[in-house]
This record gives sequence, C-alpha cells and structure tokens, in this order.
Amino acid sequence: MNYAVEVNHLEKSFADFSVIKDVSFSVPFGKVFALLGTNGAGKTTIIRMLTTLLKADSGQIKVAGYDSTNESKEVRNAISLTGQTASVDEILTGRENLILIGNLRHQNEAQKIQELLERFDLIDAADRPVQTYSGGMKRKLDLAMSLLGNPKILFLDEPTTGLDPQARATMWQVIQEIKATGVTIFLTTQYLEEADQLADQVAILNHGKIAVQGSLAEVKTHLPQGQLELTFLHKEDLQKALTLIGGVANEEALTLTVVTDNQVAETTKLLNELQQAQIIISQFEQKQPTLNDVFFDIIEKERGK
Ligand SMILES: Nc1ncnc2c1ncn2[C@@H]1O[C@H](COP(=O)(O)OP(=O)(O)OP(=O)(O)O)[C@@H](O)[C@H]1O
Repeated sequence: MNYAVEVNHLEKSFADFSVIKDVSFSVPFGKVFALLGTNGAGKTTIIRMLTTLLKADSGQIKVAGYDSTNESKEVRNAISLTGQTASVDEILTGRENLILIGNLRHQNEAQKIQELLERFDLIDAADRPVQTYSGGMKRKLDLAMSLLGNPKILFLDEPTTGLDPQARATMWQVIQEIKATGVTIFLTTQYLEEADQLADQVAILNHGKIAVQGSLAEVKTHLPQGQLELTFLHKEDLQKALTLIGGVANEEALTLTVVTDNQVAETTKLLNELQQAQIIISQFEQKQPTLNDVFFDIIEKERGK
C-alpha cells in the first residue's frame, strides 16, 4: 500500500539528549492522523523531520511517496505546514496575505483567493488589516494560506492551542471540511478531545516512543474496561445500590458509576441484581472508555516503571 506518510525506526537526539527513540508509523492517504503527547513529548520534533525542516539521525521517512532526505524538494511541493503560531503578516489585510503567498506559490488566482475567503468565513474581514483579527480568525487565515498550493498532505502542529472553545470548534469544522476534499491531515495535539473529534487514526507519543497506535476504536480497547452509569430517583435507592454492587456514588447527581468489562452479560447481571433487590433506577448508560482514560493510563503506567 502506498501511504501518505511512512516512518520507520526514526531517531533524533539533541546533543546527548535522546528525544525520538525508534518511532515507526504510517498514515493512509485521505485520513486524519493525530499524534498525541504531553508537553515536550517530541511532537514538534517529529513534524519538523517529516516536513524536511530537521534531519533525522537515523530511520526512514517517506512523505507522499518521496524520501524526505533525497527528495526533499518533491516532499515540499506535496505538503503544507501550519505551525503553532499563525504565520500571517499583521500589517497586511487577509486578502493581501493570501495574494502574497499565492505569488510565492505561483497560484495567484483572484478566484481561488475569493473562494478560500468565503470557505473560511473571512469575506467581511478580508480587506481589514490582520492585526484587527481575533486569534481564531488568524488561524483560519493561516490555514487558508496553506491550502493555496493545493497540498496533498497538510501538517498542522497544534492547530487549536491557545484558542477559546468556540474558535476551537470552528477550527475543527474547517479541518473536517478540508478532510472531505481528500487532503491527508497530520496533526499534533495535546487535546484528547481534539483527536476524538477529528482523527481516524491516533498514535500516543510518550517519552519519544509511540506507546500505542491504531484506529480510535483500537486504541480505546487498550483499556478494556467500560463504565455503567446508573441514575436513581431517590437517595435511598442510590445508597442501597452502592451497598449491593459497589461503585462510585455521586449523591448530588444521584448517580452510581460501576466499572464493567463492557460486555452485555455483565451489564444484564448487574441490572437484574438491582431489580431483584427492588431498587429503582431511572436510567442507565454504558460508557465507552475515552481517549482521555487511555492517555492517562499509559502515562501513569510509564511513571510507575
Ligand atoms: N533544537 C533543540 N535543541 C535542544 N533540545 C530541543 C530542540 N528542539 C526540541 N528540543 C527538546 O526536545 C524535547 C521535545 O520537544 P518538542 O518541541 O518536539 O515537544 P512537543 O511534544 O512538540 O512539545 P509541545 O507540546 O510543548 O510543543 C523537549 O524536551 C525540547 O526541549
């Protein structure tokens, strides 16, 4: 299979500080891949190597089928990179920024620029200096600029860091729209929610190594336990249920959360026990482990080593 990004046994040290240790992964064309990790895990270092800005010490990187060392020019023609801070010119207007990048990319079609401004909902602000834009608008403009060269693969290094929840939600929508056009997206993030919202595939980077990778569903099975959340109408029922089956009670919300193996048989058994003891529940919900649970589980296990 021909992958958009293929990394094998990648290693990188700064002086004698080993940052990336034997990292391998691959990203199919047209998918969104999220590289997750805490501060300093090595995400930006990996993105810089993938986008030819930094040389690896050893290992192989192929981007859009090209070798990043011997065919770096071809790699650069196939990709676009948007960094953690928007690289827009504050003095120029949004439209002027797009024209500037269009000139550099030999893609200066007024029509295409107009389309991008419309698509990113920047038409009303298009002819205002960028210094009057909000943080979210600057990020959107930056993303629009990176699409001018029609990249096959878009690298986004922490695209929503520092944005408020509303601007973050807008960015997620924009990224989904870009994905729908067939562009492969490689993003790094510290936000598990972001990976949950956007990614088809994730890899969790911890201390320079991939701790777990796969589809979201696969990564979640790393933590096989599920949770059953029961809600009661009366505090007495909650207390009786707590005595009978254990779990974590929330008296204010009148809920009891019980860890299960996520199988129907165990859930049915628990519900039967409650019914036989004449404990009334108003509702129940089987909850899947979140990416958050997986992430912290991995980090805790590593710490315990
Ligand atoms: N040029 C450099 N020289 C020395 N150390 C570096 C260099 N670049 C990165 N590092 C170190 O490598 C480690 C990984 O940094 P990197 O920026 O890749 O992490 P990150 O996962 O992107 O973190 P963040 O989420 O904070 O951006 C850090 O400890 C950082 O200090």
